[in-house]
Amino acid sequence: MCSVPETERLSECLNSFRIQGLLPNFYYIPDFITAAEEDSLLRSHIQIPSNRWVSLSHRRLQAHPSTLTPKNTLLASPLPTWLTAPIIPRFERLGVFEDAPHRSPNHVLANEYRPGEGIMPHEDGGAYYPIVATVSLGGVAVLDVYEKVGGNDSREEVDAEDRDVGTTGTDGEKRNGRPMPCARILQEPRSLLITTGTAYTDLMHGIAEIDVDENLDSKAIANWGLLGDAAKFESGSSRRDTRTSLTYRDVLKTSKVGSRILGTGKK
Ligand SMILES: O=C(O)CCC(=O)C(=O)O
Ligand SMILES: [Fe+2]
Repeated sequence: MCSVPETERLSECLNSFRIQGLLPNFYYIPDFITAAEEDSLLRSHIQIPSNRWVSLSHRRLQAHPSTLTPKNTLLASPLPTWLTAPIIPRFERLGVFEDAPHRSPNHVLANEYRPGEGIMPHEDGGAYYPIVATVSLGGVAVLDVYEKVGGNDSREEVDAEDRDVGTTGTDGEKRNGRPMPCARILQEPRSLLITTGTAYTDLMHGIAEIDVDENLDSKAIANWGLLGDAAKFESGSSRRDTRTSLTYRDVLKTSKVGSRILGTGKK
């Protein structure tokens, strides 16, 4: 965590967490939350009623406060407290969503991956302001970053495809012909990864469906120098364990209807 006073320019504060040598605008902060906070977040999400989870073929997914409408509108309602404290105040101190239209995330997608699961290369798309802040819980996983190629998949398309097509669906060519990543970012549990600017708009990202991440070293992993505990990966490999990611976003289009339905809006 930054040791600068809270009044300091926040972008300067984030500068020391910038991933060097990569296309700009990825920031990695190890130990963004404590082990006790991680435990409590995992307990909260495990206790979520099972009907909140959408089971996809490669992972499970939960949207808070709700999924977007087909027109990518969020029916605005507050995020649950377990997702906001202590994370949102830390975003505020770092200025993560300072320039976003709602100045704070209004939407969180939780992805849960078991060993061997992942997410196809995609871009997060235009429904959101171009910042995603990802808190990792539980296991370790490498995020592969790709240059954009023609016909990119958006976040929604990837979910729909995972739901409808399955692992060996009609899209096999795209999956088997997965391009080489141009960079790899190792996400430790309790870390925060911020993807913004051109990293958000000009690149794609995905997580390979494997049991062990391999070839881990200072050359291959873009954020090696920022890792909280690089010694853990000195063997060059890391076995996947169940990992949950909380991806905080600002949905651009919101509607008050949601808060009226849920009885939380102003009368
Ligand atoms: O789990 C992650 O770190 C990546 C998730 C992701 O790319 C997404 O939810 O759009
Ligand atoms: Fe994504």
